[in-house]
Formats: sequence, C-alpha cells, structure tokens
Amino acid sequence: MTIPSFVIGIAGGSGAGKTTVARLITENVGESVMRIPIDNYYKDRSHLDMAEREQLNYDHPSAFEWELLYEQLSELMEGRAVEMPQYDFEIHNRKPERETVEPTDVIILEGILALYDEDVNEMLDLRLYVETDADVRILRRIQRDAIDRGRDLQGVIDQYLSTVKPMHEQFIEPTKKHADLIIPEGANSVAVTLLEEKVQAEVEGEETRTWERGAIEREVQDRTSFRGSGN
Ligand SMILES: Nc1ncnc2c1ncn2[C@@H]1O[C@H](COP(=O)(O)OP(=O)(O)O)[C@@H](O)[C@H]1O
Ligand SMILES: Nc1ccn([C@@H]2O[C@H](COP(=O)(O)O)[C@@H](O)[C@H]2O)c(=O)n1
Repeated sequence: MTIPSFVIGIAGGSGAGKTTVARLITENVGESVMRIPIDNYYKDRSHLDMAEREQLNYDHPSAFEWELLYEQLSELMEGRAVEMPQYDFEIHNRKPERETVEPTDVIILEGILALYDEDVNEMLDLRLYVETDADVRILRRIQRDAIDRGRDLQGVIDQYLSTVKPMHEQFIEPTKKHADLIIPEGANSVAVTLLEEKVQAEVEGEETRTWERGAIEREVQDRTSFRGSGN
C-alpha cells in the first residue's frame, strides 16, 4: 500500500502554464506521481441541457464539488484507491464513467483554484502559484478554445470578459497569498529544476515527511542571486 509522502498544489489563472509546470516537474518519475486536475471535480450538470451548461460560470468556486475533492484526497492520503470523476470540456459536463485511481508517492493537484479551499490547502505540503500576465493567458486561451477545441471565437471572448477575468481577479489571484512559491510564467527554469529534484527525491525515498515550508523558496532565491551576482 502506498501512502503519498508529498502533495503539491499548483494554482494560477487559466492559461498560466499550470499543466506545463506539472508535466515538466514530473517528466522523469514515471508512475510514482499522479496528477489530479481539479477540473475533474466540476459539479455534475446532467440535469441541465447543453445550452444551459454553456452559460454557466466555470470560474467561480461554487462550480466545483469541494467535498468530493476533499474526501477523495483524504482517501488517497490514507492509501486507498478512489473512483475519480472525469471531465469532458466538449459537453461541459462530467463523463459518465469514473476512473480508478491508486495512491502514488507524490500527488499533484492542479487547477485555477488549487489553493482556494482551506481544508484542501491544509493537505498540501507545497503550494505553487504560476503567475502569467493576463494578455498572454487570453491569447493562449483563444488558441486552445477557439482553435484547438473548436469553440466559437465570440463565445470565448464573451466568456472571458463576463466570468473568466472577473473571477480571476476576485477569487484566483488572491490565492497567491497562500503560495510558498510563485513561478513567473512557468518559464522559471531554476524553480522547475529545483522542483523536479524535489519530486525525484520524494519518489526515490530520500526525503522524509519533515518538509520545511519555505525551503524551496529560499533555495530558488539562493540559486537566482548566485546567477545574478555574475560569478
Ligand atoms: N512558459 C511557457 N512558455 C511558453 N508557452 C507556455 C509556457 N507555459 C505554458 N505554455 C503554453 O501555454 C498553453 C497553456 O499552458 P497550460 O500549461 O495548459 O496552462 P494552464 O494549465 O495553466 O491552463 C499551452 O499551449 C502551453 O504549451
Ligand atoms: N465546461 C468548462 C469548464 C471549464 N472551462 C474553463 O476552464 C478553465 C480552467 O482550466 P485551465 O486549464 O484553463 O486552467 C476555467 O477558466 C474555465 O473557464 C470552460 O471553459 N468550460
């Protein structure tokens, strides 16, 4: 039975680069790490038709089923498998089937509001916030939603202005204060390398659960100031 030893939360605005950071820091550790997208915990909307679902606010905390996320995280932390919901962005609803997920050494919880819920926050050993300018994020979102997902461009713009942007300012950006480490644009290779090393060490059993909050932040500062000093 695996009891997870390290849980990382990665928050940040839509298109900030959360998934990219999660992928980069776990690339070399195989199946010992599991990524949990918070999107999987969007509420079940089967009672609504497609037109109604299209109109929902998906950036407000009330769009998520926090109790289920907390319950399933707790189960995983105790070494038990869970039946995790799966989300389908095409139909704006959960898929009918769930996926059996076994606990792994390291868990990464990733999503716009990964640092929002107090109970969930307490379960995290390391809290990251990926910070990227709004103009870059909307361009990435247009690319993904209008071009890759085939959504109507005007709809993408309307959704951004009516819910994505205001909810970001009201709920997502303020969670930055809970972060141990803020990663600018996810492109911070110093932070990514350090986090990769940390995840690798957890997986190889070199670390204990005596994680000292702020340790990575200090090391990023040390490594960055060393580079900046011109030595
Ligand atoms: N540091 C970066 N530099 C350039 N492009 C990036 C960077 N991080 C992410 N991207 C790109 O931006 C898009 C959104 O990234 P993603 O990680 O899916 O964001 P999020 O999970 O926060 O919505 C993807 O196409 C990804 O390849
Ligand atoms: N049916 C849905 C559900 C969510 N969204 C948007 O997804 C964004 C979160 O995912 P990221 O990978 O971009 O972080 C969020 O901003 C929702 O608006 C959606 O468009 N449709």
